[in-house]
Amino acid sequence: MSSESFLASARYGKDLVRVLRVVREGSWHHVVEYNVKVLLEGDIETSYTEADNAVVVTTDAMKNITYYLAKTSPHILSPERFALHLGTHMVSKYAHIHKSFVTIEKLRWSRIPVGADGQEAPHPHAFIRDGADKRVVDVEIDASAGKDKIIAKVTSGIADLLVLKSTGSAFSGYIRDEYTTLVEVDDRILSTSVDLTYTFAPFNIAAPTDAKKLEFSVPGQISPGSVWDGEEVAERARKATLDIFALDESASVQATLYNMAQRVIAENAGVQTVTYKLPNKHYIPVDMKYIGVDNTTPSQAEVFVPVSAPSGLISATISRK
Ligand SMILES: O=c1[nH]c(=O)c2[nH]c(=O)[nH]c2[nH]1
Repeated sequence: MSSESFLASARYGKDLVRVLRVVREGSWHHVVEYNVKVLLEGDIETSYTEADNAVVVTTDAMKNITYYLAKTSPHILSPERFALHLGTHMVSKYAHIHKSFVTIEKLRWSRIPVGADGQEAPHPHAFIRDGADKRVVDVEIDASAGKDKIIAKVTSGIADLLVLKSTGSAFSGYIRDEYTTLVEVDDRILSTSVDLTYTFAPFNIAAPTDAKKLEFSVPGQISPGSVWDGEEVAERARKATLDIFALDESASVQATLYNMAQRVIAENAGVQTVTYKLPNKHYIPVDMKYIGVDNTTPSQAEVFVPVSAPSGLISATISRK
């Protein structure tokens, strides 16, 4: 064996645990569909360096725990609180596990509006996938200072929110040099697939007091109705993103991104930082000059080629002062 190398870090677990949970309130049902990832860190080095499986909580068990808590946790309908429950359960159940990392993607299932036009009401148990965007929650549970001194970090956000506007976007005034071929425009198509994450301040959290009873105290910061309420923050952040995208007279993706992030910070007291990653998905007007047709003057551009690659990629993190 080489003495030139050492195990610098190790983390393992289960990815893509897919689960749909139904919660019945009489005939009024709630459904959530999650893709769950659970990763663990702790005194697990020897499983790598000495082939010692005695320290290994199987990834199969992690999957089973995910399903068990999906059945028993009172927090299942909130991805933030369910991730906190799962993560704290892992570090309190296993003495040698000091950190857990839970990522949950929540897929959209909205109630189908039924009834006569203008008098639709949400159906009690029929749902529609009304968007490909996902709510994404990342929870980091750190019990390395002790099982009674657990610190939680929560990051939430949105992925794959695809939007396009056919005007209200310009791009000019940029560096012009020997490499610049881009033509300045006062009107263009703007399209992006929004990747948004926002962080909450770290907080202390109590582990489930008895793993069998699955008791778990929801910290005030993320409980329903508080300024930290994950569901409400997510809805406001999605609305702010869509509003600003539609309404902003965009001077660039950078400037529009900044406007979006400022609004998310302003509307959500619990949010500390906001990060957007915005691909600039290009649509190029087809040049029809060869046949005597103007399709390239911005006001005349009507036929565009969607360009799948390359795209721009504009990102930034905006922090609360
Ligand atoms: O909004 C934009 N920002 C850029 O940095 C950029 N660069 C580019 O070629 N087009 C655009 N558009």
